[in-house]
Amino acid sequence: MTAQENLTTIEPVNGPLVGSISVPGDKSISHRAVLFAAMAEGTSRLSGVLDSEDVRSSLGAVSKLGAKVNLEKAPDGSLYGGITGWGVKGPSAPSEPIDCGNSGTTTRLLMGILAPWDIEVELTGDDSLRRRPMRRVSGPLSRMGAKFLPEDQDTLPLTIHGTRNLKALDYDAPVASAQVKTAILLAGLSADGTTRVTEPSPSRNHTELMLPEFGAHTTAASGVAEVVGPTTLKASEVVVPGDPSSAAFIACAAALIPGSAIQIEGVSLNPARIGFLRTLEQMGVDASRRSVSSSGKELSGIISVQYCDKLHGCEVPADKIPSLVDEVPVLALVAAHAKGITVFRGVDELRVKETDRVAAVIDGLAKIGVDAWADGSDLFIEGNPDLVIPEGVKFETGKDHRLAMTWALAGLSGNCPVQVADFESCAVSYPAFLSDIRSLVRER
Ligand SMILES: O=C(O)C1=C[C@@H](OP(=O)(O)O)[C@@H](O)[C@H](O)C1
Ligand SMILES: C=C(OP(=O)(O)O)C(=O)O
Repeated sequence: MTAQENLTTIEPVNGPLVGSISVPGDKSISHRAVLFAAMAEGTSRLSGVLDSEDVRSSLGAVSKLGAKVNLEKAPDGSLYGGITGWGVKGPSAPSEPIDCGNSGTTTRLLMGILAPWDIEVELTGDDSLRRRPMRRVSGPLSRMGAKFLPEDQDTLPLTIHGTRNLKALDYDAPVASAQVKTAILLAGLSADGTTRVTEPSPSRNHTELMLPEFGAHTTAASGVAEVVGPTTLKASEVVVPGDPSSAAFIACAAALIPGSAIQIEGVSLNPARIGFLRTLEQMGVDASRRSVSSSGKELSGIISVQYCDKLHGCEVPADKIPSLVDEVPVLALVAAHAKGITVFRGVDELRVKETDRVAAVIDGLAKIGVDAWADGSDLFIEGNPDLVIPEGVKFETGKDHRLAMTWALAGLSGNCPVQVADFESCAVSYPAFLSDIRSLVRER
């Protein structure tokens, strides 16, 4: 660590987590609500939209492309209001590059959104985003007729030259990625005929659930999604439920902090997103869920989790990873406290997130004396139910929000303070993470 590094000290909580909480709006659904509203003809009404840096990247991008954004802050911290889309007239060419910040979702979905329009748009992002692979999206979109410059470059900055003559595509995706799938389907809305994406295992399906609400013809079965074009989206209404990926941090905190019993209300219970609950159950945690409502086709409800004093290791098969892909780091921390070995199979995709999250988990756990290792595509963690965190631990995060929250939780649930570098990056997805956890503490 150098002197200029930005370290936050995180103290252990001094009591169990007790009571109910709502987590902020789902990031994936918020991005889609903003982007689909921007593409649509008319004014869409949105509520419960996550106010975080990543969603602000999508809002900034659609404003630059000509959508009219009129969102306000609600008392609960979410955003609500109207977005008037560009509809049939299409996006306008921005005078400067669009900065997608830290957000892979903004970038990849925009590539599909811009592919059918005869304009040039340069997309760029922060240091982390400029290292992430984009050919997985530019490749299939090029087959549909769009051009990306520099040709064959995998990373941002990239300039997209769209075309009004996009061809429909039947695409066999090599990886399960909702961002790749969505980019192709969004481009396919403007192509003549059926565009189909087949995935090796099903990724999150928010796009397939939301597009029909905006008037698109979509069909979806497990691992296959189709749209029929050409079509123009029509304005709609979206109520964004709470984010299960944020809820996972609260749930894991409750599982680790003695005496805890919490409920998380109004959270998305989309089965493609709550794999972490199954994994916690497999580790011995008393975790349950109850559906109470739906917004469009998205289910939401209440998650309940209790402290577990007999955590044990488990095996997560590769085909379940998409349902908990962003939760692996925090589940790895729970596994570090469990008896025996936990294995996450097929986690290669984690290596191309905001950081290489496989390497980051192995390095971070080593700092607290826990053995973790990768073997091929699998991640192993040898847990220790009597884990004692050594004094003076400093966790690196590479400004990755999921790591910032994971290592903060190591301190919150541990025996002594820890330091977390660039903790503020939690604002990418969950700005109120620390205050939400602290609001649940029942002081001894
Ligand atoms: O489509 C989405 O909203 C997302 C899909 C996932 O990425 P991949 O599509 O790369 O798996 C996930 O990791 C990301 O946080 C959000
Ligand atoms: C990987 C993530 O997001 P994105 O790909 O949108 O940057 C995440 O939120 O953990």
